[in-house]
Amino acid sequence: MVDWDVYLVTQASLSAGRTTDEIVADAIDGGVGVVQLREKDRTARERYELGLELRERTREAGVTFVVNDRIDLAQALDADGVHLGDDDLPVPVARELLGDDALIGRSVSTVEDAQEAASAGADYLGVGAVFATGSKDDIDDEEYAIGTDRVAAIAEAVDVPFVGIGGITAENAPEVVDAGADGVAVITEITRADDPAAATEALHSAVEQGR
Ligand SMILES: Cc1ncc(COP(=O)(O)OP(=O)(O)O)c(N)n1
Ligand SMILES: Cc1ncsc1CCOP(=O)(O)O
Ligand SMILES: [Mg+2]
Repeated sequence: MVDWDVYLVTQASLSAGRTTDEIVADAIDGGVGVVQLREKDRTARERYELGLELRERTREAGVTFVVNDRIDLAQALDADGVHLGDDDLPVPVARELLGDDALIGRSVSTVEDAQEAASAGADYLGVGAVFATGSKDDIDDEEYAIGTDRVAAIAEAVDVPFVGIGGITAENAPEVVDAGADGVAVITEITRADDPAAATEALHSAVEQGR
């Protein structure tokens, strides 16, 4: 069983000088359910080295560990799964390579994409960007924010679990969950927080509030 409530996507370059290992340790203290190794600006070798630490930490804590984009890295790190976007290998290929037990996530922003990803065998979806975000280079504009009405439409259309992502804070998280998301995925609400453990706890409370 995966705890979708609070899903941390790592990015050291957005972590106010702290290492991703420190942020993840704090998020685990705060009760994070899923950790995704992202670190877009790192080499495969650097992600692998960091991933070894995160795999150990998450395994000890019973937290789900997912690798962004790279199926090979997910395999090398014995991760619980992989998160795939439009530029990554298709879900059925990932399933073939990782097997039935792997957790395969897919990014979507429309009802049609969500239905297609679910039909292709995705175990969960990352739906967004829900709100404007400066954390992803290719979607830093207000016009790409899908809003909570789209979240609600996707909740109506598919049965697979999904997390909202993009510009989510403890303040707006209840709205995202109320619209039908199973949890919230964040980078900066945790990585930029003065106290990442407290920020994780606050997101937990916000998710509960939205239910
Ligand atoms: C949980 C979750 N949802 C969406 C994304 C975005 O994935 P993608 O569109 O492939 O973009 P990158 O993160 O790879 O830049 C995600 N990473 N996690
Ligand atoms: C990786 C990603 N995918 C869609 S929005 C986003 C960035 C989320 O970052 P933040 O939580 O800081 O808005
Ligand atoms: Mg990707």
